[in-house]
Amino acid sequence: MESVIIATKNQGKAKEFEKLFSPKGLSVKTLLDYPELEDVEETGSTFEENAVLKAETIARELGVRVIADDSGLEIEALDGRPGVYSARYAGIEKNDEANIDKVLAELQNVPEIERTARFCCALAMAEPGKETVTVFGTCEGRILPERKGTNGFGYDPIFFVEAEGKAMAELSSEEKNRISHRANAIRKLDEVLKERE
Ligand SMILES: O=P(O)(O)OP(=O)(O)OP(=O)(O)OC[C@H]1O[C@@H](n2cnc3c(O)ncnc32)[C@H](O)[C@@H]1O
Ligand SMILES: [Mg+2]
Repeated sequence: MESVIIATKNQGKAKEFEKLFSPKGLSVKTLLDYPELEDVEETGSTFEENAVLKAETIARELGVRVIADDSGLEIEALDGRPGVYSARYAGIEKNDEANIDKVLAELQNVPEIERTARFCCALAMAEPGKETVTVFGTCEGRILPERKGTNGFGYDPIFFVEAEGKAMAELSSEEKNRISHRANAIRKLDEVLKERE
């Protein structure tokens, strides 16, 4: 099977990419398969910038085509925070539980109607000698007052998906992969790549 490299160390993302790419006949490799590579610092101020940084750095190092995902949660009542800082919102890098606790505390006195939020996903596809492609996908919802459901990863337990009437963490992986910001970004990537052919 042909494989595609995703420049991520996030297991939750990796699992989703595996399921999203297998119908296309593509198997997925991640940075967990390349432990010798150093972490790429996410110094960009937008999801797109960070996705491009990750994809281009790893593509240069490996000399092959690489896709990177930079994603996160934008909460309207918090002026778009945690945004690009989603993975390190509570200070400690990649502590999902602490990140959720911080968001819930900050929104404690914010009524349901003002808790609107969106998941964002920027994908960058980089290949040595070719122009990098970037796409962006979103998923609209609102922040629940407490955790619900055990599926998915990251902020999924506190994200209510308006279109499904359920928390993201209550959706099966098949359901999430139909409506998620990541699925929407991949659909756009397919379109762009078709146009480029
Ligand atoms: O950079 P890589 O290695 O890909 O892994 P990461 O976990 O650091 O990923 P990001 O820098 O893109 O940060 C994304 C943050 O947003 C959260 N996030 C992204 N997609 C999500 C999803 O589908 N559901 C819930 N949380 C998500 C995730 O838990 C992180 O806290
Ligand atoms: Mg990261």
